[in-house]
Amino acid sequence: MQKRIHVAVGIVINEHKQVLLAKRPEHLHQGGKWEFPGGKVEQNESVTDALIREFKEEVNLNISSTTEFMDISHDYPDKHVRLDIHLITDFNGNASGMEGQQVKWVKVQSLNEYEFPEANKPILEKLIHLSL
Ligand SMILES: Nc1nc2c([nH]c(=O)n2[C@H]2C[C@H](O)[C@@H](COP(=O)(O)OP(=O)(O)OP(=O)(O)O)O2)c(=O)[nH]1
Ligand SMILES: [Mg+2]
Repeated sequence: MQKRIHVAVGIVINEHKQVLLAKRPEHLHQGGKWEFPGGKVEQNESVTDALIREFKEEVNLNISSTTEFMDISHDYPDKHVRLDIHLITDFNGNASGMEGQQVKWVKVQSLNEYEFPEANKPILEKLIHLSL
């Protein structure tokens, strides 16, 4: 049995009710798809700590607090993940792809125009029904 990878996923929402997406580099697992920024939670790190670290590293945003939104376990053929999804409404800085990846602010109601990893389906449904 494969070990489940604990991933912190951040949905940051700006004052225009847009959320930040980043494009996963082609060579990575689920490459070429759009994602919410985030990454693996390290040992002795909280999900919030992981998001603070990953948001700075990946998209150059400073965040300080998060709130729980959803918890999804999903088995890809090649990887088992647990997505610990948090919302972020307090942030500063201008989002930019620090690893050369495309980043984009997208209206919640337009999220269905983007291709996400399979595990993200319930996230999109919940966001769309919140009608932010
Ligand atoms: N960040 C993020 N990961 C997602 C989403 N949906 C989804 O299935 N995943 C999966 C893809 C990957 O298997 C895993 C995230 O791992 P990752 O490789 O990006 O982790 P990381 O940023 O810590 O990267 P690294 O240190 O391994 O380079 O979670 C999502 O919306 N955002
Ligand atoms: Mg990542």
